[in-house]
Amino acid sequence: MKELFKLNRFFWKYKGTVLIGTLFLVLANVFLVWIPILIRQTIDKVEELSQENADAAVGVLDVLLSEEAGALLATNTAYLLLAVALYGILLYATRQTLIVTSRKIEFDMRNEIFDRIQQLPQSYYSQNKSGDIYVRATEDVQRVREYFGPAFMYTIQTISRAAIIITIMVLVNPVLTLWALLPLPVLTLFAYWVSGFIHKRSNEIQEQYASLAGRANEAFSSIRLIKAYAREDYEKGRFMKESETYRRRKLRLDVVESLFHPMLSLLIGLSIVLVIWQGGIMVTQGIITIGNIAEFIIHVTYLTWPVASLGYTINLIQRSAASQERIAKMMRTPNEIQDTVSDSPEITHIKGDITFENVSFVYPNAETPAIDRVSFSVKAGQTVAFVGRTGSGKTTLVQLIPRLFNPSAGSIKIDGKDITKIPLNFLRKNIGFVPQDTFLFSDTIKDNIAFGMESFSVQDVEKAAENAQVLENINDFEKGFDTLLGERGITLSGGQKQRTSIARAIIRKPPILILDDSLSAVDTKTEDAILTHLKHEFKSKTTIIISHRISTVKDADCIFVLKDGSITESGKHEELINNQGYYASMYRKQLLEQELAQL
Ligand SMILES: Nc1ncnc2c1ncn2[C@@H]1O[C@H](COP(=O)(O)OP(=O)(O)OP(=O)(O)O)[C@@H](O)[C@H]1O
Repeated sequence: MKELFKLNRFFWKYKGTVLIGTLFLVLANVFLVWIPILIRQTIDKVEELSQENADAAVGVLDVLLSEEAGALLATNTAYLLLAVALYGILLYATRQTLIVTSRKIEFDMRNEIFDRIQQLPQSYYSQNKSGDIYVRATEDVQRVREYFGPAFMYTIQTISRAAIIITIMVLVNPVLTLWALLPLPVLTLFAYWVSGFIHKRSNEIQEQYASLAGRANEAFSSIRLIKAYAREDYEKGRFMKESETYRRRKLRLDVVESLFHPMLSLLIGLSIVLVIWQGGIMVTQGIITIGNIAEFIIHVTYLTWPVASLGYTINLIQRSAASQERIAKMMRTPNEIQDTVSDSPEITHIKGDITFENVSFVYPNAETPAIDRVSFSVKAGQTVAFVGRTGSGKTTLVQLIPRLFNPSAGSIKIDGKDITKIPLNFLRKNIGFVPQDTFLFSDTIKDNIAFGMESFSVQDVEKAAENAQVLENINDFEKGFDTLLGERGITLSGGQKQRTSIARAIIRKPPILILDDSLSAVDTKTEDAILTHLKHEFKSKTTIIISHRISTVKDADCIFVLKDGSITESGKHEELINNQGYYASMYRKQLLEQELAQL
């Protein structure tokens, strides 16, 4: 609850609208309560007139048609219409203020959360499922909104309506009020139980729905495989099983949901019976009028929803609090990757010298280090390469340069300055990183290539595509650079994807370029063209290449072999071949493969 109440600052932000909305709601209830009062007055007046005329042996119809009664009916009908209309208008105004405000708060919160989630360290993403993070920014925010919207509105509704109605009832007769209200606490408890049950079951149903949708999604995206293996019936069986669980859970919820309204009617019916029974006795004793009974019956029905919503609202607030607690927990994640205050003059330029000094790195929850006391240095303008078995630590090592993680020990320097002292944004802007798993957005090719650019020209995009050897492919598409990629567009081949993401990195002309196995799906001729271009255009810049192919790394100024996070060999291509180590055996194997392929 503490975390939820901290959010009350949002109420403060919109205090004017919240105050007006609250006023509208209270006024709406004043006009609503006017209705039974008018009805009581009418009934009592008609009753009084019929008593007066009873001696004159005039029938009820004659009384109703009499001038005085006619005038009263006309006035009260006009008042009734006015009360109903004002109630409706004010209720509309309430929703337009309170609910609209809650949507605005949701908008503010969602943007704030999205921004904070983006700032979370990479380690948080590797330790938490992306689905969970997604739920925090969507469903949890939605639930927290309910605290500002429905929960707040229903609380004001319950308090204002109950206060006005119960005061009027007590003024008429406190004993009858007690009788009328007797079943209502049961109603609150019942509503609390039902809404809690519905919430719990709805969560299960939602989870099951996600599982069902996931199964369908997987089946349709692997439809080629299913058809090729003739596994349609098997998939159908798996889908039916999920579908059946969903149906069963939904039906169980329906049983309780359909109990709610009959139970509501039963308890209200009970209140009405009590009012008629006890009120009837009081009428015969001359304590109250028949009009009072009619008025009480309407008051009791007016109390139904606020009283039931009390239970519902308590549940809503508990849910909002649980969601906010989850969001706050995520937000509290310490972010060790931040700018530190530097006392040296601000850096305006990065040349590209990189030095690793005894750098080690252990992943959170891992026992052995992924990088173990690594030291090396690269001069600006050099190209270095890292090779090694899968899992030897190559990706981890290069991820330390743009500070996706901080080293657990040792230090990394760029141009002689510890990278923790370089403003994070500036550091990352000066590094072109092509990750192993290329990711392209569902956007145009042009926007994908220019992703890291604040401003760019068409020529910049074309030049980058040309240098990444993907221009020809793009020009072959009907819409060229405006071709849409992803779900709504076309799918590029693995090699085209890799080259597009290389174009994305080189368009920024960064002083440091990192290619993490980014040429694996490119044929050796194209690879050669890309590397030749890099050699010319990136002459004064630093390039780090990770690869499993000798052809990619053979011309590097220095090749490092990584094994279990440590550098075991280093040197130029020829030196390493003479070394007779891992690199030499890798070379021989690939040479053999090449020869076999040529045969
Ligand atoms: N997020 C993570 N959490 C824990 N351990 C990890 C994580 N990412 C990688 N590792 C582990 O760290 C080690 C080094 O992984 P890394 O991805 O750097 O290897 P790699 O040499 O790049 O492999 P590949 O050539 O297959 O890309 C591996 O043992 C891997 O299982």
